[in-house]
Amino acid sequence: MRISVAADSKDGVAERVVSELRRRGHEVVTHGALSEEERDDWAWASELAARDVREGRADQAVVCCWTGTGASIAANKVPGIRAALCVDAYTADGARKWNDANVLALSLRLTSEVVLDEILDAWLAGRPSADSADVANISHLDEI
Ligand SMILES: O=C(CO)[C@H](O)[C@H](O)COP(=O)(O)O
Repeated sequence: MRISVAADSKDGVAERVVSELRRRGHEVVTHGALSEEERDDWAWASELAARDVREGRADQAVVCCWTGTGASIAANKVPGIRAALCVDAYTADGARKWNDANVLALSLRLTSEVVLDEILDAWLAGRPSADSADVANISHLDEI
């Protein structure tokens, strides 16, 4: 997959997201502090990664900031984006299964390297549920 990664600081966890995704064979594009773009604040960096997904330059994105909240809020402002702030593998699995999330938001403060690897395992293996209630919920997001 092609995955866009954004962060507002060149934190070790953010750098590990990039290296882990590449190690797993994904093509990675970077934004914000990870690419030394002029504007690396969370709202700008996260928007660029979300737009990569929206406009077909990436299949998915990972957006990071200290709490993860700002990065997820910014990504969710882009139409068609379903960004989920995930703190563990269970949440990441549910985000893919029940929410068909296309953007993973991470807290650089909370996410240890071990938990990050578990989150990425769950996120990358996850598939959207075909259950009619789940499909209806996702469809309704576009109607809201
Ligand atoms: O978590 C965040 C936003 O939700 C930011 O990472 C946090 O506000 C720190 O930003 P800055 O380093 O620019 O002060």
